[in-house]
Amino acid sequence: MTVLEEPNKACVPLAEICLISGIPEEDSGDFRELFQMKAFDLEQSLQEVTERYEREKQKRRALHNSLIELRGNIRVHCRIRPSLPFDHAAGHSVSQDRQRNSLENVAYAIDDETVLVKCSRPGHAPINKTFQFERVYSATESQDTVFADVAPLLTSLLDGYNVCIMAYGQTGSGKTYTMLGPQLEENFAFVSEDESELGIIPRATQELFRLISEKPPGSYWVDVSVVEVYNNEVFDLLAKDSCGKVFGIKRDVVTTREGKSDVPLLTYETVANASEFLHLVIKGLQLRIRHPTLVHAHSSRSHLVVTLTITTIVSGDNFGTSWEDEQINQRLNKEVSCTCPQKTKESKSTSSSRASSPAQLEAAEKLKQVKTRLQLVDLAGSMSGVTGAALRETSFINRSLSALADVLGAIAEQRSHVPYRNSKLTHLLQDSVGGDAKLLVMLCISPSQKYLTESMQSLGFGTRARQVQRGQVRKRNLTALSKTK
Ligand SMILES: Nc1ncnc2c1ncn2[C@@H]1O[C@H](COP(=O)(O)OP(=O)(O)OP(=O)(O)O)[C@@H](O)[C@H]1O
Repeated sequence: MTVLEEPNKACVPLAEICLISGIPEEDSGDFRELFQMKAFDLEQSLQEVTERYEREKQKRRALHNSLIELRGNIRVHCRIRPSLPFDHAAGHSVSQDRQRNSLENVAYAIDDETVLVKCSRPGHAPINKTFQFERVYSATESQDTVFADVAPLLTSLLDGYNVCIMAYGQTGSGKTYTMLGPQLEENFAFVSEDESELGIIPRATQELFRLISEKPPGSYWVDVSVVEVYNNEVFDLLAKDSCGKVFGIKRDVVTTREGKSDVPLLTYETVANASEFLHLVIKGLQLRIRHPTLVHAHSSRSHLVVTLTITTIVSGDNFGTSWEDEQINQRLNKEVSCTCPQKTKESKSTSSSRASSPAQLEAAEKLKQVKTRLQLVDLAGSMSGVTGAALRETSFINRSLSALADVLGAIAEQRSHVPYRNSKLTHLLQDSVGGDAKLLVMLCISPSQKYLTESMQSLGFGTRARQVQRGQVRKRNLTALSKTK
C-alpha cells in the first residue's frame, strides 16, 4: 500500500493538490495514477537503498571484525537499560526541582553503534556527546538480541580461541541482569519461569553444550569454577566443607613460571550439560556478597568470575607442528593434570585399557588435550557518595576498577610493565585482558541524568578499552578435530 492509499495518513488530499497545481478535475484520475506510480517507484528505490545499506553495513562489520581480530582489539558493546522504579526513589537532600531534572533521560542509542549523551550543567549550555561502539543496545532491546551478538564468540571457543565476556558499569546499571538475568528474591535463583529473560551466562552455556553435542561424542568436556573477588580477596565459591556443603574459601592468585595467572587449589567441577552447570552456579551465587546500595536493593558488592574450561581431545598427528604449539601442548597437558586429576586419570586408564595392540597404543599416545577457556565476568558496580560501613567495600571496588583501567592503559601504551598485580581482579583476569583471548566488554549504562557522571565514566572506560591493541588473537590448533566434524 502506498502513502496515497493509506486512509488514515495525515496528508494533503489529492483534490487539494490538483487545485493548487491547477490540474483540471477531469484529469485528476490520470494524475492520481501517475502519482501512485511515482510513489511506488520511490518506495521501491528506498527499499533497495535500505537493503544495499544493510548489506554494506554487514560487510563493513565483517571487515571491522577481521581488523579487530588482527589488531587484538577489545570489542565493546554498550547497553542502555530502561528507566526503572528505583530511579524515582527520593535522594537524600535533593530539592524537588533537581530531583525532577535528575529523572530526565539523557543517554540514548541513536543507532546500533552510537550512544548520544545530553550533558547539561546549571549555568552552562547543554552539549551533546556521542560515543561509538561495536554495538549499542537501546532500552527496548531484549536479552535475545544481546545474546545473538555474543553467540558467535562461542563458536570461536570451540575453534580454539579463549573468550572473555565482561560486564562493566556503575551500580544498578544492569550488569547482573545482562550476565545472569533478573534476580529473584529467594535464594538468588536467576532462572525465572520466562526463559526469554535469561542473561548471557545461562544462554552461553546452553549454546556451548548445543555446539558440543554436534561434535564426536567424548571429544570435549567442560569444567567449571566460580570465584568472587571481594575486598581484594579471591573466594572459591565451589569449595566444599567436609559435609559437602559449599562455602567460599579464600584462595591466592599466583603467576606461573610461564607468566600466566593461576589460582592454586581452586575447585573445578566437571559438568555434562547446561542444567548441571546452572545448578552449580546458583549454589555458588548464594554465597556472593550482596548489599543494598543507594541505588538499588540487591547490589552485588563483589566481582564474579565464572570460568568454563573446555578440554578437547585432539589426535596428535595433525596437532602442533610448531615449537610454540608443542610448548602449549605440554603446558596444557600439565594444566589438565593439575586442575582435573580425576578426569585425567580416567582418560588415561581408558586409553591404556583399550590400547591392546602396539598400533592402538601408539594411536592412544597421540591423543592430546587442548584447553580453551570461556570467562564470564560480572564486575561489581562503581559508586560515589558512599559513607559509613559501605565505604570500605566501595573503595575496594573502585580501586580494583581503576586498576583494570590502569592495566588497559599500560597495554594501550605498550609499556614494558603492565601492573596486573596491583589488584587481585586484574591478576586473576590477566590472561583474558592482556593475553590472547577474544575479549568483549559489555558496558551497562543507566539512562537518567541522575547517573550522568557515572555513565560518562563508563563510556570513557569503554572508549579507552576499544583503543587497546593487544596483537593478533591466537588460536589453539584443533586441526585434527575440525577434520572429523
Ligand atoms: N535491561 C533491563 N530491563 C529490565 N530490567 C533491568 C534491565 N537492566 C537492569 N534491570 C533491573 O535493574 C535492577 C538493577 O540491575 P542489576 O542488578 O543487573 O544492576 P547491576 O549493574 O548488576 O548492579 P550492581 O553493580 O549494584 O550489582 C534489577 O532489578 C534488574 O532486574
